[in-house]
Amino acid sequence: MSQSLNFSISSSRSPNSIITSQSHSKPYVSTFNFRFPAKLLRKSISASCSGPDSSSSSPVLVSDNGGAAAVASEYNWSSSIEVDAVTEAELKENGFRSTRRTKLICTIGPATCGFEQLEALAVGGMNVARINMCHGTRDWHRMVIERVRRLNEEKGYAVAVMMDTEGSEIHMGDLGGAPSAKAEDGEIWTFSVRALDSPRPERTINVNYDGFAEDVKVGDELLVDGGMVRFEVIEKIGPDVKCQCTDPGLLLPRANLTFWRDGSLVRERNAMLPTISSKDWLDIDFGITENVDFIAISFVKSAEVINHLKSYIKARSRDGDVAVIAKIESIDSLTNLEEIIQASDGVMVARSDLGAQIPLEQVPSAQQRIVQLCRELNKPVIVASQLLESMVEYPTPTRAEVADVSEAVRQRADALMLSSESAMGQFPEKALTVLRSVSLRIERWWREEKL
Ligand SMILES: Nc1ncnc2c1ncn2[C@@H]1O[C@H](COP(=O)(O)OP(=O)(O)OP(=O)(O)O)[C@@H](O)[C@H]1O
Ligand SMILES: CC(=O)C(=O)O
Repeated sequence: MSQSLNFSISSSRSPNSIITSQSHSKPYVSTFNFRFPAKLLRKSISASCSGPDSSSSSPVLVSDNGGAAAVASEYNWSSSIEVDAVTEAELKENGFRSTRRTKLICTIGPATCGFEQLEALAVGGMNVARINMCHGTRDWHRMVIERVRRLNEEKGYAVAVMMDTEGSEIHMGDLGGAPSAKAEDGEIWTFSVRALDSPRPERTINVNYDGFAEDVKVGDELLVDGGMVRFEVIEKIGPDVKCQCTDPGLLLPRANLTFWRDGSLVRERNAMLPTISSKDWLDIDFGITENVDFIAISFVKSAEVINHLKSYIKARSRDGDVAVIAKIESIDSLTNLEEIIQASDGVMVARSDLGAQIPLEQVPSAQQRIVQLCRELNKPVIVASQLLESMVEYPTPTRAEVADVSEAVRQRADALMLSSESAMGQFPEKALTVLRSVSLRIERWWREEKL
């Protein structure tokens, strides 16, 4: 197999990173590449080694298709490459053979938004900081973006920023400032579309979708976060829907809601909501103004919306280089998968919401199919959600979680993403260390096995 070290070959453009798709002749070697701005590339390292299983002794800088040589020659970098601080450390430690191919994305939240916390993640190998517009204010997100940029400028990192849109999913409101609420078996909770007084009445949850009370029927099953907590609808009173908890669990702010009738997901008016809501458009304008590197679009249904967004960005962004990531998390996105991947700059296997729309046992095969298709179409793919969920509370992952991370790397996912683990978990740095060490181990295994 050919070399797949994903070094970042700089263009002079700023801000700091974009996806570059590469035309590979073989499947399984597509990359999630970042171009770092020249100002971030402080270190120059001699590139006098060859790929791990290449018989050639000539330098192999970046890709598998010879594109790197062309880039290197364009920039007159035939014998050296420049890398950011973390890559330099990896090179010094392990040499070219162990430089990590799998990129790591961390969702930034209350647990990680401080400058020192962001720096700790950068040191730990974070390649992309993700901000989710579902949560927090634009001022909060701007502050995070500014800190990431400052980190890059002052400390020599090359962390990109990904902005994730809220999308038109049905979700709960926040919990009046509480980080979570416990729903116990048999309890009656009210899900309401009316504006709630403050303080929020006990066991009452706001729902963002105006048609909710009309669309649900008594007897429907209401799933929070794809089944982490379950309720049965027992009564409708105007805008209020009374539900009895049948599977207890923890309710998190703005958790996804789906409702099921006779064992099938209800997809009526709620399925007609636009992919990009009016709030999303304002967030997209914000992302363009802030010059984020990636915009991830939630609940994509078809290629059309991606094409439209790309034209919109091109017309508005300074250098038209905000990459668009399509999140695959709905039945519609699976139906139109190939056209969506073709239209996008990359995709995300958003397993959390996907698992709320298809039976859980189908999520692994859906992931395999999406990753494989991305490999064949040379598009970067991110595997996201619950990779190390237990590390929200505990410092050590379960064996099953390590196996899940390993499988995503083995499938040749280009990037892995932390969600709650880094946004609100107690051990964000440890979770990142696990992703990094497992990625490196599996990558080494490929080379040794020559897969
Ligand atoms: N900016 C933020 N402010 C406060 N809490 C946040 C923020 N970002 C994330 N969180 C917390 O971390 C959790 C995980 O965040 P994340 O954005 O990955 O997942 P999510 O809310 O399920 O949305 P999505 O389905 O789009 O991934 C959230 O449920 C929320 O509790
Ligand atoms: C990441 C995300 O949005 C999901 O898994 O649903």
